[in-house]
Amino acid sequence: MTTSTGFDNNAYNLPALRLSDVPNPAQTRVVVGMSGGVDSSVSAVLLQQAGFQVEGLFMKNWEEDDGTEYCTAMEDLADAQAVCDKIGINLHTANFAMEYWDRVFEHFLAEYQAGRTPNPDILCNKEIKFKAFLDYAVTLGADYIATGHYTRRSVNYTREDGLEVAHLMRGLDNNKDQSYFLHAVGGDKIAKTLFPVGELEKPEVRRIAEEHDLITAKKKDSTGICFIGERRFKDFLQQYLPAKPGNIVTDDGITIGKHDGLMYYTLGQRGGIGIGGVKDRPEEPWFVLQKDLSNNELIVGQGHDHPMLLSQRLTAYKLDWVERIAPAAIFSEQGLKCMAKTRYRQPDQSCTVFADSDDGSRVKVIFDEPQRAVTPGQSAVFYIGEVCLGGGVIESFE
Ligand SMILES: Nc1ncnc2c1ncn2[C@@H]1O[C@H](COP(=O)(O)OP(=O)(O)OP(=O)(O)O)[C@@H](O)[C@H]1O
Repeated sequence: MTTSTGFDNNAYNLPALRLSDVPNPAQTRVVVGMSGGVDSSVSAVLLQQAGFQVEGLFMKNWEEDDGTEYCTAMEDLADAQAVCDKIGINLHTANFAMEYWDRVFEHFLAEYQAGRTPNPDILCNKEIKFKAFLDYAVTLGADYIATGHYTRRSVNYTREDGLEVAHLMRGLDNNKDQSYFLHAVGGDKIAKTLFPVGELEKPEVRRIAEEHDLITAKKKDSTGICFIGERRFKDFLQQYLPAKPGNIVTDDGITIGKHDGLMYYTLGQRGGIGIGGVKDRPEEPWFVLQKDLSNNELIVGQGHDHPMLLSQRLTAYKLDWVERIAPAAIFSEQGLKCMAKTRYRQPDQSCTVFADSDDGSRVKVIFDEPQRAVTPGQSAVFYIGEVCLGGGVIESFE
């Protein structure tokens, strides 16, 4: 990572790339990630309508252990195949289960074990969808890949060192914007990707699917962890990590119950703490305030905005800047004034970012307003206007 960027604020105003801006669609091969969901189905239709040579690729990245209730992959593949048959495109399949395990899942477990709350979908996008998938698509002759993410990208531009990159931009549908999950994907990869539904609102996407009589038109949006899906989280995690029960202790040091393992709890969490009424305490909800790893204690308190849950500064590490170069302003005395989200769906928060390492791979962030439940392991993601600059993993807060 170098810091000698000539990048200035004007560069954040590059226009979004539309499908109609791509030259020679008839000579351009696009491989779409077909998940068996409505967004990728409509992406394929839009690419086809724009005149591209379109092919689909379904990935299977998780091997079912029991092949029973959670096994939706076969159903998703069948839906992806049905959509491809309907619109007349070829569907390839690939299995990246080994890559997913090595590059995403092991890290996910290690983070839980260290008391943090990781976001595997971010790593999955970086390591699988925009690496393993992209590399494979290139072997199929792809000029671009496409996904059904609700994000946009700018036109390409050339960095000082000659690398062709594009900005990652928020999806037009504010409710669905997925740029938070894609912030760790490099701009060189974004430059090779098309996001056909990024310019649309979700109801419009469903309307297009219905108009084309696609089997996925009414399919419900996927939830749960990428590729692993929706499971009873506690049972799932227990298969891989030993649970270590311990005490639940109040913020003033009184033991009031037992927890079944710190990894099952998230800072700021209200439900599921398993504490009923506590003697001499008001009948108010309890919230997780801290995980004390060294004593294996879960520290709880009352009040949604308990002072232990509020912080105005954080440190983030493993920064991934979309441009692959840290913005010069983070090295200046004034820092970089921008917007941030410390979790998906959080409204933008105004902040200033300062480099905390020579290469900008670690930063300190100072928010204008105190933030609730900043959670180590989750990501802080930075924006200027429509452009997502990148982000890093939250290490600590104060
Ligand atoms: N198993 C898969 N095989 C190929 N591509 C996939 C797969 N899962 C996800 N993708 C790609 O990543 C995009 C975003 O995936 P995500 O899991 O967020 O689904 P989504 O937003 O519900 O989209 P969709 O409605 O297409 O499932 C998908 O639209 C698709 O292009």
